[in-house]
Amino acid sequence: MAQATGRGRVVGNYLVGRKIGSGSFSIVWHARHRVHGTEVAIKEIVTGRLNKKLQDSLMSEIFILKRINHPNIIRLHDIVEVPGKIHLVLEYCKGGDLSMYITHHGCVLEAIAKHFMQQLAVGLQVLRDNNLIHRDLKPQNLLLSTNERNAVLKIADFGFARSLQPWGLAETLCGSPLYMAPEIMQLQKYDAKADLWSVGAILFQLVTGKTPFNGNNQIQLLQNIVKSTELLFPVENNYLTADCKDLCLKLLRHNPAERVTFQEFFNHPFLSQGQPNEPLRSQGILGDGYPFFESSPGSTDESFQEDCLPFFLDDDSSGPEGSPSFEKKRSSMKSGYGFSPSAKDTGEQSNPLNKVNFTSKYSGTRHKLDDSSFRHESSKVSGETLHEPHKSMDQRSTSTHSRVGDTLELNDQDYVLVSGPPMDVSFSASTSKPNHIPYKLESPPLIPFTSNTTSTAPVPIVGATNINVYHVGSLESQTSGPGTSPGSIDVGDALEQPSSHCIPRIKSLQQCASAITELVHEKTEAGRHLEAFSIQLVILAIWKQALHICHTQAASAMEGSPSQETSRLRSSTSKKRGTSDTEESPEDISSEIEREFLQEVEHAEELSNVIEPGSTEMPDAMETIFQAALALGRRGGVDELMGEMESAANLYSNAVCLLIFLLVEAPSLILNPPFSLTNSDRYRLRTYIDFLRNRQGYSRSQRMALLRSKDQA
Ligand SMILES: Nc1ncnc2c1ncn2[C@@H]1O[C@H](COP(=O)(O)OP(=O)(O)OP(=O)(O)O)[C@@H](O)[C@H]1O
Repeated sequence: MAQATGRGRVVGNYLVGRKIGSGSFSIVWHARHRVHGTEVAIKEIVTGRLNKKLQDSLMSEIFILKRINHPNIIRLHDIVEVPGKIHLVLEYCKGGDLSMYITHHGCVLEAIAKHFMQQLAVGLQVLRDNNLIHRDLKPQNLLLSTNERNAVLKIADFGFARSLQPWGLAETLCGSPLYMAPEIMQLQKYDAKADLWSVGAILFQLVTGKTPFNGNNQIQLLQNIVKSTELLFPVENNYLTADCKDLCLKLLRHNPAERVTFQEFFNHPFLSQGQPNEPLRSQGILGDGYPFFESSPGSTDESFQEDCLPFFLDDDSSGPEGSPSFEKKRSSMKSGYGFSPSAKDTGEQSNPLNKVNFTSKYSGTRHKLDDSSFRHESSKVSGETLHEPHKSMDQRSTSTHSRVGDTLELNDQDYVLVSGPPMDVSFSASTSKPNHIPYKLESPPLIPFTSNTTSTAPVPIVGATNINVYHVGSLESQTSGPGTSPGSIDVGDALEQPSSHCIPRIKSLQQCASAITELVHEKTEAGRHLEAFSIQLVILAIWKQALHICHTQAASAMEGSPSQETSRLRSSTSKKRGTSDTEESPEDISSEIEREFLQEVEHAEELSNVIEPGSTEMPDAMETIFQAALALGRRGGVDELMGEMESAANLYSNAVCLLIFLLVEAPSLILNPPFSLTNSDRYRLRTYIDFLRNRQGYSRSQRMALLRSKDQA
């Protein structure tokens, strides 16, 4: 029990002394055992903002660490909890952290770098054996037992450090994560190999005194990484050995698939002691010789293989998208809306100690679509919810309870992105076109979706050639109808898929976000905070998607072969700068989206604070959005009947916007559980959209006619 004493604070059995350092969520104190005088470091973490379940998760992970007793892993002696705080009683490292060492020494001799790298490799091996992935390796997280050159290096701050930083993305976006793997920066899916990039950056800095890539912010840094075709060592470091350079090069490969594997890293000649090609393990550096308190049963050589990683790897690479295995795997993923699971979370699958369930599922709530205004004359599709009776939607209904804070908390965890099929589409909410449904409603058209088509994965943005372009030409003609703004592509042109072009796609996402934001406000005002929150998470997923597009665009723009769109953007930006319709540069757009995203994160946080923690079932946001669209349509119908044509047209337009979101954008967002639509769902959505747009067009034309007759009178 921590308590304040007259002369100094006491935490558990420790007398707290001076402050050693501080992190984003912690203060680290020097302390001594009251009886033995043993020095320790006490890391004080304010947990007030963490909900109970997250705290449990933190504790469970801490307990894993507590069981690891290894010289290259910071020892966790004890945990002292007081209300609102957790104190981690850690082994004290009087050498401080590696960043201090580097600051003090500048670049170090290769022999010293090798010494640190060997220890880091051993520590990483221990983590792997215990199903842990670090994800935040940086010199500040590598502590040294002493100030001497032969100091023992200890890895500190494991996965729980990430779970303590639910808003770390904000920091990431604002700061410059010098040691972060590019796949993480690009919000792509990543695996344990991301740690190896960080190792490469640390090694490079040790031997050269500089980080391999720099930038004032994440985007700049990423651009610098992506545009670099070869790793450049400062000329003054020409003396570096081939082995050292080779290891840096292999660790700092942009493409994780080309990056050295753990096994190769462990076996690299630079790490070998004396006998070049002898693996570390056989030298007794790995595994043997150190008293592991607890070692996972899988810590055999096989477990070193990349394809046997205990972490969540390229989940969907194991089978074609849309294949049963793919669907199964995707639906077993755990995370919050819009956020793919973290390595930590997915590690739960193989990590028996990590029992905390972060699952957030859609609820199984069913609503009846009972408004006749949605029954198309010949349609037989009304009278159902968006879900009914489709299994793909039903899969989202589970009895698992989730708590909002958990869902929200997960938003800064790993990002799983795979390529999918883009298509040109954007929509103009003001567009109205005559209705015609050329296919027979009684028999929904068999849509030739490729397996990709139903993917929940974000789509590649520009220049993707592996696209199975699919046009739903039958739904609406390719011609623009009255009210279509110039340059906008009507929804009917390519109804099913999000645009493959950066700017239209972002605009489309912005429109969706703004329509859904209104819904959040409505729900909030109605006191339906949980619903508002669940929808807010969808908004976060939308912005996250937009961010990903910007980052991908920025990266592709730096790859030496700017896409047509980038060139178009650039030329149009330079030509039009100063004019009212100047297109923003990708960088401007990017910053704007980052701002929006952060604002929405804050809003989500505010909402989560209003919600009482408890085992409340998370409402199904997609169902809520669907029902809201239907309600808008119904209100439009009432207004139309009442002769309120302008209002009717607006309501129809808003309803269309939400339905298009469900049809076009939602399936490509990173949502968990994944959101997918069956062909029948799509057919039904298209029918409603078509119907609503027909009514919208009609209302508009009536309104125009009324205005004209007033003018004439
Ligand atoms: N066991 C320890 N012994 C000695 N110094 C420590 C110990 N743990 C942490 N420190 C010092 O305290 C500093 C802050 O540590 P902490 O883990 O709280 O934050 P961080 O990892 O540096 O930052 P963040 O958590 O924001 O990533 C460290 O950089 C290190 O210098």
